[in-house]
Amino acid sequence: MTRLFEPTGCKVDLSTGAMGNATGSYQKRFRDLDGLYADAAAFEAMCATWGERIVYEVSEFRPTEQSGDLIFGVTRMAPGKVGDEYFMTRGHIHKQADRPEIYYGQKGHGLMLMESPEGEVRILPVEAQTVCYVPPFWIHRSINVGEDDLVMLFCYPADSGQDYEIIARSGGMRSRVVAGDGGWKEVDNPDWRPRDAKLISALYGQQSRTVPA
Ligand SMILES: O=P(O)(O)OC[C@H]1O[C@H](O)[C@H](O)[C@@H](O)[C@@H]1O
Ligand SMILES: [Fe+2]
Repeated sequence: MTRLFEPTGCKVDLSTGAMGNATGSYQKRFRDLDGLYADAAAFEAMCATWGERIVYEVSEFRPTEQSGDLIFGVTRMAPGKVGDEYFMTRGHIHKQADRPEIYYGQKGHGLMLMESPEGEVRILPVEAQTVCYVPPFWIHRSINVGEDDLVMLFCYPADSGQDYEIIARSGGMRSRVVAGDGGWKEVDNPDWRPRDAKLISALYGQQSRTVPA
């Protein structure tokens, strides 16, 4: 028999980036992000003052993890840089890689850095009143390129899951976002290694990809 879930409204507090009625939340401290940034020495040096500080936090509403349902929530990211590289989330691909995600910027200036299994890179802005669609199969990571908190809402299929290893296995994402003249710029990550054909086809599962000529 079908049991109805109780409809729920969640108020977003823009000053704290918290979402009311959340069913869960987690916080990432600076020291949790060891290995993410290109400049390991700068990371090490910042640990003394930044180590215990919260650099991003997520409050979410997870009604169920059943297919057809949705998980949504709010991420707040602090501004900052490690060396010249802007603060970012760990980034992931969905464990069920064909699951998409929507982000809606609420406050601040962010970017969504996306990478396809084959290594194509796309960068889209995430700022107030901007919707960012992350299609199925794209690895995604948020970056705060502003001087204030970045607050954004996200929503994705409840059975997506997250795979955080895919980025580490390739030596990081293919591009890094660093401070440039008067703004941000994208630079190549020299440590990046392409994924092999076997892993790529495993990600696409039974589907085959049509790459436009
Ligand atoms: O999960 P991370 O890559 O650390 O990113 C932090 C959060 O970013 C977004 O808001 C995602 O939708 C969340 O599911 C994710 O947990
Ligand atoms: Fe995601």
